[in-house]
Amino acid sequence: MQDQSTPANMTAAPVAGAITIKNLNKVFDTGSGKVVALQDINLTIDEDEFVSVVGPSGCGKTTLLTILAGLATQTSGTAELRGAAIAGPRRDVGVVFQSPVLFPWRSVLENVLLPIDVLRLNRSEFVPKAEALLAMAGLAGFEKKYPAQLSGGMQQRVGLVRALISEPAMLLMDEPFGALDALTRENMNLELQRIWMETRRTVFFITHSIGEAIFLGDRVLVMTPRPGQLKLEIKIDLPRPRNLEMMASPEVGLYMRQIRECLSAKGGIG
Ligand SMILES: Nc1ncnc2c1ncn2[C@@H]1O[C@H](COP(=O)(O)OP(=O)(O)OP(=O)(O)O)[C@@H](O)[C@H]1O
Repeated sequence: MQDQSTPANMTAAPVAGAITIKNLNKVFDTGSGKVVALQDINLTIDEDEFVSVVGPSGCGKTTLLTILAGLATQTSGTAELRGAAIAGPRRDVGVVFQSPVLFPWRSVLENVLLPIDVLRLNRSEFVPKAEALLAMAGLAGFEKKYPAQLSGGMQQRVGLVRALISEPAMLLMDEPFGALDALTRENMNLELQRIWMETRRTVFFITHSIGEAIFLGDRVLVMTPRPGQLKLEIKIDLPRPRNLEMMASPEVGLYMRQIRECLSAKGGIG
């Protein structure tokens, strides 16, 4: 992988909580032949680091996320979380997809408590925490509402709170704001940054928006078209909290250009 920022964390021994991926490959066997989705992925993500991932459509971003989520297995190589091989879905990994997939018949609070019910934990212990998280996400007073009574952005925030309820060490997000309009998306970026700064955890964030990747990430990874490889990483050296005005700065302009050039070298972003 080309490294334009020489971050020390690429060579340092993995710290507790880090994601460590070594020589990872994923090949799908389809009726019409083999599809190499991921090729020789090597990556270390530090504890509490926010890593954004961009790449052309079909380059294997979601495949990598599902492996990290324990929902799929790699063909070869290793993927570890806190030094342990990822062997299946884990309580300490929260996943947020593009659609929040809320149950329409459950209230906001009950949707947030869903993982607690699935894990058969004591619901009453988690109600205050759910309420506090909802308040932090700007949803105080909406606990008893139903998904249909919320805007798209609010529903996505409920999905985020639901992913946070079981206190995951790692949050995996697959284009979580892709279905939102531009203004709501900007607001969600600000919200997510605020929530992340308050709750600090490792985040693996897939997006098709270069600006969103830079705005949120400590680091942006750029993948090649399929077979997906990590082609470039850029450490985003902007102070936090970041604001939307910073997105017009020369530094951001440079990051944008580097990422665009990398993507356009082999077909554009999906
Ligand atoms: N279950 C599967 N069986 C066969 N091929 C698959 C399967 N899942 C994904 N693929 C293929 O693997 C490649 C990577 O897919 P993936 O969904 O990970 O890409 P992506 O980068 O997330 O794309 P997008 O940005 O469009 O969401 C694609 O060519 C896809 O067709």
